[in-house]
Amino acid sequence: MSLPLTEEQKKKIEENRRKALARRAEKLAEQHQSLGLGSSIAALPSGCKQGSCYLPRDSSKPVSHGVIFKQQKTSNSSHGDKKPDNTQSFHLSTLEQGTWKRQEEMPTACPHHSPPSQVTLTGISPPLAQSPPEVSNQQFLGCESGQGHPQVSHGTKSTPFANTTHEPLAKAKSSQDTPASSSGQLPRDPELEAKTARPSTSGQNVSDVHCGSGSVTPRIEGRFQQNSGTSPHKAVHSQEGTCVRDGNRFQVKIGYNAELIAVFRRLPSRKFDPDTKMWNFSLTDYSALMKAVQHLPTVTLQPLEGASSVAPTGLPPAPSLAFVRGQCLLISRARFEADISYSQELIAVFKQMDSRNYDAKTRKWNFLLEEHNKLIERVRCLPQVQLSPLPKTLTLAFASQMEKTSLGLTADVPEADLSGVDPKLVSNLLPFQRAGVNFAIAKGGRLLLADDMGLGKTIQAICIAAFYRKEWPLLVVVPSSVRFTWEQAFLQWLPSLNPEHINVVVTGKDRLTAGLVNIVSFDLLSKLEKQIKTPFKVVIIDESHFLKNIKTARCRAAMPLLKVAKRVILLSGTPAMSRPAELYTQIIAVKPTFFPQFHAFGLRYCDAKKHAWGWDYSGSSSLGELKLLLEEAVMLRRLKADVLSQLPAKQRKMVVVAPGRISAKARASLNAAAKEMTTKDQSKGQQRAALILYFNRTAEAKIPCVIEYILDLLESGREKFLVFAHHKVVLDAVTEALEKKQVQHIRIDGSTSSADRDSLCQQFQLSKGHAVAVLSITAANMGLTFSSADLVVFAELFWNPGVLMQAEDRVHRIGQSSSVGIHYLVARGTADDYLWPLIQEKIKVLGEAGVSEASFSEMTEATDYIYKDPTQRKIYDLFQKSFEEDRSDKELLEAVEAFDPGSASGASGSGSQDLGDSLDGSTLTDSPVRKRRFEFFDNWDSFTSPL
Ligand SMILES: Nc1ncnc2c1ncn2[C@@H]1O[C@H](COP(=O)(O)OP(=O)(O)OP(=O)(O)O)[C@@H](O)[C@H]1O
Repeated sequence: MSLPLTEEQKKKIEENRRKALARRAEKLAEQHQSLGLGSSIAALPSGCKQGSCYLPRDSSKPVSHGVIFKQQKTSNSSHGDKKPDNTQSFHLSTLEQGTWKRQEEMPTACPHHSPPSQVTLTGISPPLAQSPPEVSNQQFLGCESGQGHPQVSHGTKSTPFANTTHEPLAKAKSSQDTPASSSGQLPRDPELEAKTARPSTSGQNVSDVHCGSGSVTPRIEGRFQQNSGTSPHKAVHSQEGTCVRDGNRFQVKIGYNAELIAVFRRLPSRKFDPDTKMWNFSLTDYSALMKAVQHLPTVTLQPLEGASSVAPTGLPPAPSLAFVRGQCLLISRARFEADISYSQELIAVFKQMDSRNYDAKTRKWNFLLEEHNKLIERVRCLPQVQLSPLPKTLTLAFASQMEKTSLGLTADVPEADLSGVDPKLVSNLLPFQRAGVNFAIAKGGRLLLADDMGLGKTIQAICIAAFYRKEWPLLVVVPSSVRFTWEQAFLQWLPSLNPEHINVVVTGKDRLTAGLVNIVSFDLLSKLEKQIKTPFKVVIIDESHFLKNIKTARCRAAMPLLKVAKRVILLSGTPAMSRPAELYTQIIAVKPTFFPQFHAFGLRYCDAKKHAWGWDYSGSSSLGELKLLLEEAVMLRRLKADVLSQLPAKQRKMVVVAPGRISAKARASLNAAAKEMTTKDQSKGQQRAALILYFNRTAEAKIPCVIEYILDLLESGREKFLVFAHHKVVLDAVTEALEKKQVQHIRIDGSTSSADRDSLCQQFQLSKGHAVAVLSITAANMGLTFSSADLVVFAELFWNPGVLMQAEDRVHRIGQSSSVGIHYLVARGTADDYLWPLIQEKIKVLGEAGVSEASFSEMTEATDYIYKDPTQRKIYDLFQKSFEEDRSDKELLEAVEAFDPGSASGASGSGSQDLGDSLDGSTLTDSPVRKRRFEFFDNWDSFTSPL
């Protein structure tokens, strides 16, 4: 361990260092004067005072000498020695640090007190608080354009932004570091020179600029605005790029910019990599590049990380020289905050803002959006501070707030005129649903409706689409398992729509554009999109998070359609399940102009990190701002808790599962069983056996649809739910599918001991994340509490509605604070056609007797159906008789339990059925079945909407 230095030693070292610095400063001054800048230097310190000097700077540039004097000022304050913040400060080159140290200890090095050598140095970076009364334009600009091109400065008028205070020293630095620029000059580029020496439009004299620490006069602000487009001062929305180090070279990542390319071409070490389409350079050209970029108002380059090591100067380090970097973040519809560490000059600028507000909790300053541009302009004058403005997407989205026209905490949404929409639909909208429709129409029919699950996104989407009915045909893209549920919803809510005009696409051979309303699954869309000759103007995407991955075929098929559609209605209860990156495709589907590059989105909201293998966008950042942006321009989301008072305790829904999923074999055995039931001269026993067989075959046939539905629910983000089924074969198939997908689940059926029932139930109640309880309708409908779930799915129907209601109440019970969703999966062309109305009829009776819930009694309206087909009528009567007879439950249960699908003739079991969209129409029997619609379906809403 080395001994500490004595006071004497320290003094000596200090003296030597000062001498070295003085020599260095003299050398620089000589260099500077030899470049024709001497005259300007003495006059340079324009009327700049603390905190508001209108000097140009490139916020992305490493700090150089302009910074130094600022820092010197701060060093006199109590915060002057503030250490650079590890995360936000920028480390300076040793040259800069050394100079800083010198200034810190030589406060006399201000322009009008300094000896020539000091003046030279000061001219490079004027102490902002010490300004001579007058500075001529030419003098000022002489420094500004001092890249060894004095001729440029001469005929050019200055602007308040025309001075880049640190350039001469940066030049000196580059002259040391860069063999190619050892003359102290950038390679000459007349074009570039012309650009960097742009005349001011205002012709404003530097002395006009009031840079005091007080407020800036409106006159000056006006000039700022006028000048911003014409001075070399950076535009508020300049094109941003980054320097990335690669060994001894560095790359510049940025989009095409003609001015920048012109600069690139002047750098001796330039190379263009055709593979990456990026330019790269030797580190020796780094300073020259950064310096030149300062003059490009349309370009901002983020400096190399640790740039101080890039341009070593040999001067002593100055660890206390801090560069403050940060960004503006939106914190409400009306305000933004400066997320940046401490800088005295910055605070002084903040204090000039009328709307300033200091949040003692977060220790951050915030301002009204209308002052955003003004603040950014002023902060750009602080060479040691880089405050990135709000991204353009945000300033556009909040344009009205920035222009002071709307400052409310919530946007005003006008009431839409829904007189053209079916009154049945409009009158049924709950108040929050009506507000949702208003929001959508206020947004021009482009939105992401992200209401919690079960809040009725379907009815709202249909209403929004119906508002734009003149622009139909309509395309509705949905998960395959709910295509027919959507068809039913259109029929239910839009009585004015001719059922023949609804086209549900079932196979790859169907036409995607055959109807006025075309309903297609995601997977079939990607196969059929080529059929679309005229783009759909109105598109609904249900479960739009299915589009979260841009690389998937479904996303690639849907995105171009959404881009050209006039109205885009995205629906999802869980738009992003794990990370903000998942939102990107949905955002650009609604607003194609937002964040044209994913990378910009990723940097801001996904905490993008660069690794050796590439960028990682799996994180999250600035989520509060993202939420505000989404709510302002893209998304409407209400949680169940927000609208609970408007919701019924239970929301029942009949889900018409896709008949296309029922295999030809299963269909054949179903038909055979149905025929058996209606065969003449059968004994009662035979008829009942046939009925039970029909019921059993139904269970078997529904398996693929049931599994598909459950997997879709999981993919849609449903975390905890119950699945009730009756047949062992269904329970087995569901558990098997969950095991395959490694979804946490429990199962309770007749074989589960009572001790196990309780512990399994507890296990489910306490589980986190995805969990499914697979339950037997008859063995688990009583005595169990599953209140941690709020959804019950009935994979099968059961003839006794009392049992169904008991099963529903496993979830809807004390401890349940949410509205509960109940989904009954109903398959057409199966025993469900008969069981469903039978259940409703029974409930009607119970309701009339006052033994069923009040809400359930509304279902009873649905039982006025008539089977016109005599065979159907006969089967229905048979069901009715069988289930009403004494002890029928027991007998039926016994018969059902004895069912062994493997032994049945023609039974295929579940394993043989494919879960994917069947593209082979020959295996499907759905077309005729699809067209058949029993009358009781027309009344299904009274069951499904007991509101
Ligand atoms: N205003 C309403 N009148 C009658 N029934 C309604 C109304 N709103 C919703 N429902 C019923 O509530 C149930 C749930 O609605 P829907 O399926 O549209 O919800 P969702 O928000 O799409 O849910 P998920 O995200 O789970 O798909 C449906 O049966 C629907 O018919």
